[in-house]
Amino acid sequence: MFGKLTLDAIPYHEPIIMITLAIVALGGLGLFAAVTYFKKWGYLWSEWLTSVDHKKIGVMYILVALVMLVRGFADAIMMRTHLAMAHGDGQGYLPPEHYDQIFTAHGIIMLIFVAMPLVTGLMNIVVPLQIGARDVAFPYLNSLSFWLFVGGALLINLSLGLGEFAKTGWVAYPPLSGIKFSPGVGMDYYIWSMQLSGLGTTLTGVNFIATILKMRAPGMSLMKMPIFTWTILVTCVLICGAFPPLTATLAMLSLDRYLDFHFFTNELGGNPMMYANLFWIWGHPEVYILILPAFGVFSEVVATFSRKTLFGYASMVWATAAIGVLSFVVWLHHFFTMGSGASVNAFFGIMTSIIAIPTGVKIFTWLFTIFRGRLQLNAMTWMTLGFLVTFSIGGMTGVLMAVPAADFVLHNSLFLIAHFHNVIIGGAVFGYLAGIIYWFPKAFGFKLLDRFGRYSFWCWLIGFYFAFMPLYVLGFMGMTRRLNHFDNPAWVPWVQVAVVGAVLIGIGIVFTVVQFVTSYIKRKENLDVSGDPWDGRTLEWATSSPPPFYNFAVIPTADKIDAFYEAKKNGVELMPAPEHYEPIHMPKNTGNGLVVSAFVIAFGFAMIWHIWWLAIVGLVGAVVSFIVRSYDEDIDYYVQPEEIARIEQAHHQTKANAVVQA
Ligand code: HEM
Ligand SMILES: [Cu+2]
Repeated sequence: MFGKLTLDAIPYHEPIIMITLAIVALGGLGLFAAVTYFKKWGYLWSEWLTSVDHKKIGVMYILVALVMLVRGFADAIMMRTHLAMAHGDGQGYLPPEHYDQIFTAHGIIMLIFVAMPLVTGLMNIVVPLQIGARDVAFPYLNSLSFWLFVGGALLINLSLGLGEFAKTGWVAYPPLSGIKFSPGVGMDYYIWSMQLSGLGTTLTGVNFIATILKMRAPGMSLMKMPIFTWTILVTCVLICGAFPPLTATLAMLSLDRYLDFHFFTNELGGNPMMYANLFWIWGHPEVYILILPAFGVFSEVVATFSRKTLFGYASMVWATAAIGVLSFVVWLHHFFTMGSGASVNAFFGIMTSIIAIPTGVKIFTWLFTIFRGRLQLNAMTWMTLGFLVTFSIGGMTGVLMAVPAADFVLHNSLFLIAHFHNVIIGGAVFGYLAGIIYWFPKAFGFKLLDRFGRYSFWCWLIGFYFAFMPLYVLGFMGMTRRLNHFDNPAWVPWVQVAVVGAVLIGIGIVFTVVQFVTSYIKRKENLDVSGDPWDGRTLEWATSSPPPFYNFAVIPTADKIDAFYEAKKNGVELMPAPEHYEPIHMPKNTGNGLVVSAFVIAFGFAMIWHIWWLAIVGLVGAVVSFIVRSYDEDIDYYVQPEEIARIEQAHHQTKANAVVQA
């Protein structure tokens, strides 16, 4: 009846997990009680859970990402503290089979359930506003993408209290990830949580390509698009190129595991090398999917706070596109040591090094924008400066490992771990944090307190150097990755310093939470009534904060780069209020995406535990509800001119009042 699922699947004997579960259960119960007490279920359902509004979907993505960041960080601090004790006679506190699950979960959670939703969250909030559109091209699909992503997150969290997670590392190479060496459900949790969220991501990619290509404001040709939108366009092209291979690879791995196929095992002509190739055909573009949007954020922040048009707009666009193309021809640098031969290694080593050129173009573009500008220092620009220095170091250690001969020494050592945290924290994470602070007033109508943002930045920055510079040293000293115990006393001090760094980063995360809470409490002092708190340059600042659900009462024209800024400077009204507003065509909210996803989650869960009847119910349910939706004619409506006039009138009134008070 329940397949492999029995009560033994709950890890009673693991005190750490049971305490965590108790805390999560209490927290969940408290939340449930609070929503019920304040009678907010109806509001939550109709305004958020069933919303197809890109701004709300974006906010929900970021909320889930921040919760998962706490989980991913908890895993990291456990690994760091355990290893600081587990040397020589010390055994630490994590048994090996648990430690292996932790580094795998940490990797997947940070990449797929923290960094990815921060990217999709930011693009959801910003892109339609930045191109002067009223929503994305396919709002229902957008809601479905979000709920599929939530499904993946749900499954990976479930693995904590029900069964186990994969012990293979985040790359899950066969034959280790095959049924012979990973017979438990951990690997199946890995597969299905990745499949669900990956499907959501692919749909998001399609959605945003269509949105950006088809829904731009009049006058906004491709070469007049804001840079953030450009980076998202290239990111989405990478998503559409990279995620289908991941889906296919995991499907093949599933066939190997469930039906005894041999794609990736040597028997019957299979080949594990094929997995490595396919995995990294997704995996390398994936790291650019994470970093390009952060580059986009820095470009907006630098231009806005230097009060200048971005230096070399066209070269920034071409550099972004070049990085996008190159990201598909370097995948083999992840397995130089697997024996592809000298000439193949040489090709991929050279291609990898070439990426440094467009990236260098970008670095200089930002520097020249700051040069002779009047850079205003705040949390966002500090993050940009921290990024410029830190990311450059990380980029250089990457080029170092792109030399195959050097990689033979450094491969799978802590040097590699230091390198990718160097670019991911000093690049992607700083970018997301800056982006959240930058667009927060647009989403919520009040600014975040800058002070706590700066505190958080300094903790992340200094914490990063303490946590990961020792890992470069340890890598040179020969310490390999994924060790849960070691005997070399010379490594001990460096491992201990790394704990200090991790704690500092933890304090940085606490400051972000403090920043949200205190800014909310003091929101009356930081209201953004103008809709344009930073003297912005692009269209998202032309509407009110938070924007009305239809974004723009009148579609703006944008026939220049920084059209909004130019209009302000020349005293031109970008969106003059007409005598009569036209009715606005909007999509209706729907719970269908959530329902489809609920069936898909049931399907994934059933596949993990071999509950075949439930798998059939889940699959049929998902397909049927999707078809039902496609026959639904009642999916849109028109906002009437009187309502638009009322909303716009109220906005102009608050704006005018604010001017009078000032
Ligand atoms: C918040 C601070 C962070 C700390 C202290 C931290 C620490 C660690 C540690 C100790 C490991 C295991 C190293 C080993 O193999 O011995 C690790 C692995 C890893 N981390 Fe982090 N990390 C942090 C943030 C991140 C972020 C933000 C990402 C990505 C967005 C990330 C992605 C990964 C990945 C992919 C692995 C490899 C997992 C594997 O070996 O399969 N980490 N991290
Ligand atoms: Cu790569």
